[in-house]
Amino acid sequence: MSEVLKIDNVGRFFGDGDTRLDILKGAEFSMRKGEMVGLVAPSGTGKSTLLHLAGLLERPDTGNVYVNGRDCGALPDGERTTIRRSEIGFVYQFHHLLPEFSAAENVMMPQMIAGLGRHEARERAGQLLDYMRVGHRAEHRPAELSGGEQQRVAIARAVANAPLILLADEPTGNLDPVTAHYVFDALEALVRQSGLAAMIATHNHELAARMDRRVTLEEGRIVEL
Ligand SMILES: Nc1ncnc2c1ncn2[C@@H]1O[C@H](COP(=O)(O)OP(=O)(O)OP(=O)(O)O)[C@@H](O)[C@H]1O
Repeated sequence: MSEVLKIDNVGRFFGDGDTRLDILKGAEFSMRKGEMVGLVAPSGTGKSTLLHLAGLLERPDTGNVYVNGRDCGALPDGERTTIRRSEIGFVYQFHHLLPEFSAAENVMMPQMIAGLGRHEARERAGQLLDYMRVGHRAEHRPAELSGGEQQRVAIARAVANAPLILLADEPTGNLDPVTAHYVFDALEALVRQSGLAAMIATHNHELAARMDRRVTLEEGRIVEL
């Protein structure tokens, strides 16, 4: 299995002087294709910060982030954006779907931005929505969907461009326990079937137990549980 994400001696701090907060200090982590890793750590320890660094949304203050073997630290913003769009999918606690577009259009959008034609994008959107068992809602707008359905559409959108890495920040945090399990089942099946590598921040220990590995954050370091 090949390494798709590597966090190498990464440091990230906010503020300076007396108010400086060292959120990550010499953090080390790597993830291989097909791996599902649970990120379980108390609030405020840096889970979102780590996901933003891994997803090339922020740059570390020290150290390097490698995506599929490529050192992304030295790259200009434009190249980082290209890698992010093609190799990385994000799912957030709140779905962030575009309200004025249908579920299908939300899943088509990233594909069309990547250059795919409307017809192909619609076909893949249909397949992904079917796979997430929300195909019957393809023409509905987000506001017409339940929370669990919205989150399944958001997951379909995150993987629309067949990324290597899926980063999820509390993807089921906003759902009741039964719906959370249902959404997680679909997410897990998708990860297993596609060979994606997924890092999923969650406070739900039961869901974390179903992943291949669990890590936490301790004093700015990433520690295996
Ligand atoms: N841009 C910023 N400027 C200053 N401080 C920040 C910034 N971003 C994050 N922090 C601080 O860094 C710490 C880690 O934040 P982060 O959002 O990564 O935590 P988290 O583990 O995801 O928390 P939660 O589970 O509550 O979402 C917090 O103390 C936060 O206030």
